Amino acid sequence: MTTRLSLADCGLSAGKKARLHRILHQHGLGNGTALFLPYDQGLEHGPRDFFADPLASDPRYILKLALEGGFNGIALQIGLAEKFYWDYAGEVPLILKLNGKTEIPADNRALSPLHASVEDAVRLGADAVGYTLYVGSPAQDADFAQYRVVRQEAQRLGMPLIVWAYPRGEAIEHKGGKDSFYAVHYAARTASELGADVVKVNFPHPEKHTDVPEPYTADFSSQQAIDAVVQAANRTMVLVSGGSRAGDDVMIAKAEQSMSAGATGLIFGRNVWQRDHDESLRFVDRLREILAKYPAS
Ligand SMILES: O=C(CO)COP(=O)(O)O
Repeated sequence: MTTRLSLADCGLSAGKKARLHRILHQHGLGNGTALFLPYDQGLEHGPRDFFADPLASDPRYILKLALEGGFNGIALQIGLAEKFYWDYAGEVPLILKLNGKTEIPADNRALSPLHASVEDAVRLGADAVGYTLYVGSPAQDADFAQYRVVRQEAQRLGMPLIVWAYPRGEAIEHKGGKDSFYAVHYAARTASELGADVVKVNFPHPEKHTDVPEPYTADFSSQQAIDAVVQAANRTMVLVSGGSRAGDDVMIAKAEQSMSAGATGLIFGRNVWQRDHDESLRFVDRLREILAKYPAS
């Protein structure tokens, strides 16, 4: 088992450290791990994600769920944060997503435009900001340039920066796809190279290795792949994303392997709220049991 990064390991400014301390040690289990509830799917995929449980289309329901489930934070886009966060301000930490896009255009030039600022995050009382970086997209140059401004502003204002590091684009499709070990490993390293404080990755799939560069063609287990992804992020904390709804046993195994690899936490959305309220909380309890086994110092 790998040791988890503690805040002292991450080279953070005082402001960033104070805010991450609030998230990791004053909310959730308070043991330095994190369970986040992401709620930007209404923009990224559209309202189709709420057919499974129509209650989940109401941001008030999701904020209440975040509080009841003892989450370390909730990720919201600016519109919902402005209108709904007020009732929960201070009770559930806010991660303000600064960019985002709909799924409607073909994503062969994926770039997620900015529509909120780090100053908006400060005004709303957020404890972190989120930025989606499309690693490998043909629009990567413009993305990196846009990201640089966010990183500098986050640095200036002492705001932790969480990078949603998503491999995208045709070149990635020809290298095992967006959740191949090659792509996820590279994305984690890219976020770390570009100064993310925390990186959110998809769980890597080593079995997807068609056309990937040489070392990735070998047989790796999923545990070896997630171990390598966490190591690639070095002093950047890692969060592992949930993805579309899957069976509970698959999700629990993913959570266990991620935490055992040294990830700081989990950011699971649809697998939490695409089901009935009590069932959601029961599933969250199982995730919390896993996090409890892997405290950070
Ligand atoms: O972080 C996420 C979306 O922003 C992950 O959400 P899902 O768990 O629904 O894939």
